[in-house]
This record gives sequence, structure tokens and C-alpha cells, in this order.
Amino acid sequence: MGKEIIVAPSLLAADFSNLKKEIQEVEKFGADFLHLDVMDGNFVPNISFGSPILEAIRPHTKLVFDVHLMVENPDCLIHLFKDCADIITVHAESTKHLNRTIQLVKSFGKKVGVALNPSTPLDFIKYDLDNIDMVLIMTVNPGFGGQRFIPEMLPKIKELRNLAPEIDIQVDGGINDKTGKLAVQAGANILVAGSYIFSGNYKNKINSLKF
Ligand SMILES: O=C(CO)[C@@H](O)[C@H](O)COP(=O)(O)O
Ligand SMILES: [Fe+2]
Repeated sequence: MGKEIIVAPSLLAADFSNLKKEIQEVEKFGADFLHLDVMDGNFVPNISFGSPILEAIRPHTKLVFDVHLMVENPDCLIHLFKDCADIITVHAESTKHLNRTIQLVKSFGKKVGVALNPSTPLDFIKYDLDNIDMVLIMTVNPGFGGQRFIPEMLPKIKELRNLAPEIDIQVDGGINDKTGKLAVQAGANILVAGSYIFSGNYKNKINSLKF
């Protein structure tokens, strides 16, 4: 442990007909990041929202915009997020040349995250760790909110924490007060939670993740 816990509500589970209010509520109750799941219906079997929505909500909050790109060929799309994202996370599985994609995100002056699907080994990023700000360990298979946390990801988080003691480790998928605690004990310091937070009582839920 050691690093302060960052709580990142995932907008995917918010009321889409009331986004401005939803975002301002989680901000008021202590959220640190706003996690924004961009899905293209190709890399994952679902479509969510894209840069026009992010630009529309950007003026209404000071939260850090943590953009999780679940798109095939992210190099073609990254530029769309240059005016609204603070952190851009790409999936290691979505690009042929991960190191080039990392450099592209950085060329826009953004922090760069790399996400790994549950079955993707840490070896994929071993030689890029010094160039990455954050590693996102997916604790479900990407594409949908409301899935169950995969406990086999806990040793993966531990292994990464040993490999990179200072890096930000984000976990995403099935996070609640119980699974979040296990992830933090394993070494994670950024907790994404969608259905857990947006299912009600935002204040208690956000507080319950600040271990
Ligand atoms: O990236 C994803 C899903 O692919 C996530 O960010 C989900 O939005 C998390 O939702 P919950 O599992 O917390 O409901
Ligand atoms: Fe996500």
C-alpha cells in the first residue's frame, strides 16, 4: 500500500439522460477521476459514447478525465480526445505497435495508460513500463458494466506492483468495497467503479472505497 487511493466512477453506469447532474454529484461527494469508457463495437461487442459527449460534459466538472479506449486501431482515434482527456488508456491488445501508440498519446501532452485484458500477461508491457504513467489491470473482460470481479487478477496486480513499485495501477470491473479492498491490498491505487457507485448513495459508496 502507501499510495493514496484514487476513486474513479465509471460514467457507463450513470443515468445517460442526466449526465451533467450525475457527474456533479460524484464530484461533490469526493470522486477524483471520471472514468470514461469509449467502446467501438469492434474491439468490444458494445458501443458506448465518443468524443462529442466528452466535449459536451468537459465544461461542467473539474474531475480528471480518465479515458479508457476500447477501440480497434486506437492510433486513428487518439487525436479526437486531445482537447478533453487528461489520461488516455489504450489496450495493449488493440494496437500492433504498442510503443508507437504510447508515444502518440504522449505527443499530445497527455498521460498514458495501458490496459491489459484478464488473459493478457504482464510481459506485453514489461519493456514499456518506464514510458507508461498507469497500467489498467482489467478485472473483468471489457465491454460491459455490472460483471463479476475475476479474483485470478489479484496475483497479477501483486506481480506488477513488485515489478513497478511507483507506477499507478488501476483496476476496472466488478469493483465494490470488498473487491476494491482486495485489489488495494494486492497493490492497486486507482479504483474504477461503475454499477457499485451509481446504484445509489454516492457519498457512502465513494467513501467506502477510500481505504
Ligand atoms: O471498462 C469497463 C467495462 O469494459 C468498465 O469501466 C465498466 O464500466 C465498469 O463497470 P462496473 O463493473 O464497475 O459496473
Ligand atoms: Fe473502463
